[in-house]
Amino acid sequence: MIRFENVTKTYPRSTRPALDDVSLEVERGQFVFVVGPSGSGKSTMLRLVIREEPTTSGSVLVAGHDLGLLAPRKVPRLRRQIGTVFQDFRLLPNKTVGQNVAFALQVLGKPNRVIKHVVPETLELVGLEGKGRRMPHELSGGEQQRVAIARAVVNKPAILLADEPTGNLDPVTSLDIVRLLASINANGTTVLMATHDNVIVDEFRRRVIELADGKVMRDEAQGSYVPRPDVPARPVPTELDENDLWTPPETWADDVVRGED
Ligand SMILES: Nc1ncnc2c1ncn2[C@@H]1O[C@H](COP(=O)(O)OP(=O)(O)OP(=O)(O)O)[C@@H](O)[C@H]1O
Repeated sequence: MIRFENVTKTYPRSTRPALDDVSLEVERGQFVFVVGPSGSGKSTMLRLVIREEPTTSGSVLVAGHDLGLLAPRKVPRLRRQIGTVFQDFRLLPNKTVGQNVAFALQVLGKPNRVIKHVVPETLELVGLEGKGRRMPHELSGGEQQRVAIARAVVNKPAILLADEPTGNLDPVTSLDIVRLLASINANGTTVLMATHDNVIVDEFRRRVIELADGKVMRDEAQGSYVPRPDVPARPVPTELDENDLWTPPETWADDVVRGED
């Protein structure tokens, strides 16, 4: 689903690369924690997947398509298949919860009759049924993050990128939010989550990719936040067992290439 081939990213006016010769593959349906110290390249990795930034060298492939070769007019179609969630929620403060989620569909030109059904369904999925008319400031931090997640998944993306989604939340709310992400993942969406939250990573025991100075230091299935010699982690299998794969919500590889023009 996502493949990095010898990817180096050096930002303009920067002397050292933010990502340095990174090669890895994330299979469809996986849930991956990306960990590492501040400045190790976690957000950069997510930005490259959505082609917010170009690579300096190497290739990022999403569903088999090299993002470096994707025509600019096809980038919006790529992004439609990728939901994003951030630490600071990024809700529209002057719109209700329902309007925030609906907006994500309106910009895609979805008809109102579809929006009317899908928005309440999605709010229910994230545990916010009945709260569609509230304003964001009338919600707790955890509820605001649920709105952001609803907005990110309302179009049933194949991939969900979460950059420190629990960074502003207390430990209990953080666990709830990651449980929600895990349930979205169980329905077929591939999830990449950058995090500093050791409790969460140790609780969920999913694949862990650890970065340091832009390099992959560790890549383990069912890993922990820091290497734990007392708990042997399985190395990431090169070929996944069929049981590890979920059915994707939709196939979209051809869509990305063809576009709707
Ligand atoms: N737009 C930019 N221009 C120049 N340098 C940047 C830019 N964005 C990030 N960097 C640099 O790239 C490196 C990696 O940054 P990145 O934000 O990917 O790290 P991170 O692991 O996500 O950090 P944090 O945990 O603090 O969010 C850092 O040295 C950072 O200063």
